[in-house]
Amino acid sequence: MDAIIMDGQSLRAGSVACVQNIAHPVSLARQVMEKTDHTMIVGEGANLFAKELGIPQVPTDQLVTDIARQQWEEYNKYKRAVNELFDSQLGHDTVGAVAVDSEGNVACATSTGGITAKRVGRVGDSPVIGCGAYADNESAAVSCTGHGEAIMSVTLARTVSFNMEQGASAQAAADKSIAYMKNRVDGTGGVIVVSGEGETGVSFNTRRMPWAVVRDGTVRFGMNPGENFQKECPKD
Ligand SMILES: NC(=O)C[C@H](N)C(=O)O
Repeated sequence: MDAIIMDGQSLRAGSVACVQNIAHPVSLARQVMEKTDHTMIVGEGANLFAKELGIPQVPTDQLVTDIARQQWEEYNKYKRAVNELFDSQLGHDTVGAVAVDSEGNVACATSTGGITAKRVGRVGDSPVIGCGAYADNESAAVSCTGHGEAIMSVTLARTVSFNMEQGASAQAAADKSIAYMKNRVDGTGGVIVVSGEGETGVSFNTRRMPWAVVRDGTVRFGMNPGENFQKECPKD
């Protein structure tokens, strides 16, 4: 599993990659950011760091869902998984979040199990700063999902924030960056964005991407292209 967290005020980030049997890799990534002098710790080193912090190991069967196991048995070739899974109705397992506070501080986090049938040791975009996530108070916080190799080729999260530095709105920057990835490397994926002013953007060229924006007690959400539902957040 791979995860990253980034603080847009200090530009500090923490990430872990190829970490095994940890329930919440993004919490371990946060510890990398807050408790070490490093940005990224991988593999055995990440597990050793977790042990040092007293974070318990979770047995593999508690982390692998039946659906994930079925997909793994069916999509035994990585290329097939990339070509078909992102274009299917099935969910993929990356989770991303972006946030802004009342003072305009932005932050982001991304966590993933990667892509079905990846090689042992393969690291995708998610834990790589500027690829699977980026946060800078001077532009925006961005979290990405999709084909990691394509996302890394175009440093997708940083491309969104760069487009905002050039004056694009959060939505325009998100759309432009996804289109750029499609045109340059035929990549599929999606991004969520929030600026320091609280402007949001959501864009994807996969068949679906579940997303939600919570603001002032209201949640907007969607999953299929063009969807934008709205309802009040539950009070408790
Ligand atoms: N579903 C995903 O977003 C996968 C992730 N971007 C990776 O390539 O590892």
